[in-house]
Amino acid sequence: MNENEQIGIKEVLQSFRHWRNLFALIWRANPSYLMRVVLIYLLLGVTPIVTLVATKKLIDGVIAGQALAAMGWYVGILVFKQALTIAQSYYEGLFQQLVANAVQEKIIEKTTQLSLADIENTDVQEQLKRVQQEAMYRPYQMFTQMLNVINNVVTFVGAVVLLISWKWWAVLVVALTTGISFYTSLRINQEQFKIVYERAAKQREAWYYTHLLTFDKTFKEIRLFQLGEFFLTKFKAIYRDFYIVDQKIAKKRLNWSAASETLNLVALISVIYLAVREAMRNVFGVGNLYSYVQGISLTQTSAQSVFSNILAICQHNLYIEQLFVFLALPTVEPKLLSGVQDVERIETFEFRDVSFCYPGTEREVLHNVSFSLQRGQCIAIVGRNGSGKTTLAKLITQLYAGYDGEILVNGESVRTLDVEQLQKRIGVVFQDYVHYEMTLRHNIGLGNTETIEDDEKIWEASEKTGIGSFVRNLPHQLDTELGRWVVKGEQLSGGQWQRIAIARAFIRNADLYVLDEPNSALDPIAEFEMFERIRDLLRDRLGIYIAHRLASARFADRILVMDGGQVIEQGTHDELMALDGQYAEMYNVQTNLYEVKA
Ligand SMILES: Nc1ncnc2c1ncn2[C@@H]1O[C@H](COP(=O)(O)OP(=O)(O)OP(=O)(O)O)[C@@H](O)[C@H]1O
Repeated sequence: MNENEQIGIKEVLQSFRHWRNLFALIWRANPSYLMRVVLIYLLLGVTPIVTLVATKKLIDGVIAGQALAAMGWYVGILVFKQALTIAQSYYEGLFQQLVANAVQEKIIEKTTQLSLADIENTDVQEQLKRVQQEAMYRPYQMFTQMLNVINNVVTFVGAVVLLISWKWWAVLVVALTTGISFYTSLRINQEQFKIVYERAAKQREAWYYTHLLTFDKTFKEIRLFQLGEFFLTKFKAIYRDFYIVDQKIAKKRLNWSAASETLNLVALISVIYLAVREAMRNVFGVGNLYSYVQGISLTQTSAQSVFSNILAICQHNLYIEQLFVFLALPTVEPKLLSGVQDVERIETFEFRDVSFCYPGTEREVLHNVSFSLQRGQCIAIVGRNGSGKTTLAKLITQLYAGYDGEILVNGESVRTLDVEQLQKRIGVVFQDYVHYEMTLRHNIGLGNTETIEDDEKIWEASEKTGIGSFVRNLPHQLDTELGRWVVKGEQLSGGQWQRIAIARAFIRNADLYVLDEPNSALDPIAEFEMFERIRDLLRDRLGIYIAHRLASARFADRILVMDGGQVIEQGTHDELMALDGQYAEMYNVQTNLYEVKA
């Protein structure tokens, strides 16, 4: 919805445009429950009119002295209605849960199919946040609102049929006044939709303050800098502003609904007065008087209900729209985007004049980058902050497409290769590696799910990466739960998590390894040991190692120095020192720094 968009009849009708998608989603949750719920709603739609007729018969029966037979009908209908209500609460409770689960699954499934570019896109993040917040209940509510419309139309038609034999224009008067109140509600809702929509950014801001104030990772700094009050004040200000606007709208709604309800009431009382007068003149009996009075009120309440449910559907539509727009985002099917050629084993890897801009941006963060390596070789990439090292790692691991130039594996362009197969041959430790709040077995085993239950392999990976004795000392060894989310989870230090991430990369048994500062959290002894082991592990493989501490780049066969997205120097440590360029400058600064510190 944009700023000038109006919520009119057209938009009301458009609210139904997602009916098919919504129905398909709900149908898949459980077709049998769906049909039961629809049937119950339809039957509940008929019950008011059937009850009305039975009550009329009861009154007529009492007057005619044959109350018992009429009573039988009346009781039968009461029992039927009660049984329907019980069945409704049973099936709706379960079905609602199934639909919420199905929607959640769809959202998660969709998220896993998005590209990294989408996930890093703030618009997509915004959409995701909105659908996650609303997804649990909106689709089912919209569905029941639709059923309520049908249910009330059934009641309305029944009441109209009953009344038409008496006075057709009475029906018209009641329906017309209800229509007027619907229109006024529509105008107010139009304003409210706009407010809700424009609130998204402020709501996100409020959500962020909540996150800062309640998240364990931010707690230390917030407490120490005494920022709690500061953020809380900002949070409160947002909701205070929301409340002021809400209050204005609520007052407006109150005034308009008081006026339209008065109109409705006048129409209702006038028609009822007419019926009472005719009954007093013996135009019809008490039974008929009852059915007409009830019929008029049913016509009005069911028409009101139809309208209010349509309004609610419009409101839900705002969110449902977001859900289906999100679900319709282009899916990254690596197999469809990439080639089909299998990659059995990586022997050589090459970047040839690769340039890259992040999606939605114009600035080249990599410019004509070229390098190559073959099995048994390891290159180190160094450079200042923001020079493009991590971007390079993301391109090497095929997390982005859309670059210029060529990336070649065994001399073949990766565009012709099956990307999923290729990624299986790559092991990676990112700077922001994941702490899986699960058992240690999983934390290592997730590197290769095929052997996740194979303890021997997991022990082997632990030993090879030097964390064997650490694992043996844990209370439940491989079964030790790690992290804060799990009950009695073992708390680890940053360095311990990092060593586990390295073990996870190496259990993969890949050909090409990309290690983005795998030593950032390690103490000097652990770092030294880890390098010995990494060197060993990479002996017959291809290694790309991103380093900030230049001393650790020395073990590489070749060092690439990046600056402003370009490779500005290339060579061994000795060659680069002899060149006396940026590498030599950075190396000297770092060495001097440590010497001064020492
Ligand atoms: N997702 C992104 N979208 C747009 N621009 C990005 C994104 N990620 C990084 N950049 C930009 O790309 C440039 C290179 O960033 P990159 O993270 O590759 O640098 P780096 O050399 O790894 O830095 P550091 O040493 O600080 O880790 C930076 O200017 C950064 O602003």
